Amino acid sequence: MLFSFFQEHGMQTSNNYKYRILVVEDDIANRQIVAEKLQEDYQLTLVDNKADAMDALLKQQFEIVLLDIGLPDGSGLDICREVKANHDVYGEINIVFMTGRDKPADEIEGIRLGANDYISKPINVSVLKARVDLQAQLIRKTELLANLARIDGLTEIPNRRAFDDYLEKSWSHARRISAPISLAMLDIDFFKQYNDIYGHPAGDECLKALANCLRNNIKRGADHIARYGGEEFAVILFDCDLQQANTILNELLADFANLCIPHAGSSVADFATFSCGVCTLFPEDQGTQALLTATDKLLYEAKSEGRNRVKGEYFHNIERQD
Ligand SMILES: Nc1nc2c(ncn2[C@@H]2O[C@H](COP(=O)(O)OP(=O)(O)OP(=O)(O)O)[C@@H](O)[C@H]2O)c(=O)[nH]1
Repeated sequence: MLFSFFQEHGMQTSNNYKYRILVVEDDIANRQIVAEKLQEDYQLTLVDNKADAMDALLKQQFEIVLLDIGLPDGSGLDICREVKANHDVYGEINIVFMTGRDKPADEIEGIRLGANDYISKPINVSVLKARVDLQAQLIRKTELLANLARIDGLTEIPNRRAFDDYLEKSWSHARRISAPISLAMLDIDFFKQYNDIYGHPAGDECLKALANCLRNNIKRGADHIARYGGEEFAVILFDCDLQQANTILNELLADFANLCIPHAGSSVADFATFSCGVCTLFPEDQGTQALLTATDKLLYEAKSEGRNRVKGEYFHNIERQD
């Protein structure tokens, strides 16, 4: 289940994914034997100097760099220093030095700069392959843990931590291309009474049912769903105006109602329902917090106006009312 979720969201947890390796080596014979040994299991980019290596690192994403130290136009140590000091630019990259400098002091310097491994020349390609495979395994495990930290354990949809990240990224993207985003907050109605009547495990099942509805209804790659906390869920609809958002969320409301989950403690229906606030805006200088506050206000209004409904508004209209 979780693996299919990761795949749906483009996360690289699959064992079939071939990691991208940048090989920086000026000796043509070494480059060739490394390429021959690794090309079946990895996506390789080969360069023979520092300038091309820096260019490739800026333009493409790599998971591993195999790095010679003595390059015609500079030192591999400088490349390592630059990459490790600027994760935001280059991403998380595992660096393996493969070099003729085999004195302990050289190795210590490489490791201190943040290198993940250090292989001395002459290269034994089988040892090199085993060590690169080990790096790949470590990266896979780290990715799996990072992905798990972003998933809600009960519903197996993204959690609040993932949501905060999605919202910032969606906001910046929408701002760049002048597109609207709609943020929705959903909250199950009279959920305290539901737990009191049917018990906490049944409450958990009800939360899972709503999460499934969200998974089935919100499928566009640029949209995001999350369990925001407790019985509250959030949806980010990217490049989506208020009318479209209202349509999508009312369909979701109907789909959840169609599950007919009995709710004797609700005074608005015989079955479980939710209330939803949705706010649409073209991101400018307002900031994501203002959008969250406005959406929360709409959710509160949906509750106070009778629950089991979607209450939507453009952000600028809410600002005017305040
Ligand atoms: N079963 C279960 N219940 C939870 C979970 N997280 C939060 N809750 C419950 O959700 C309920 C939320 O209750 P309230 O905030 O009073 O809201 P409500 O009863 O839904 O009332 P309205 O929102 O006004 O319709 C609380 O009783 C929490 O215990 C969970 O993971 N599982």
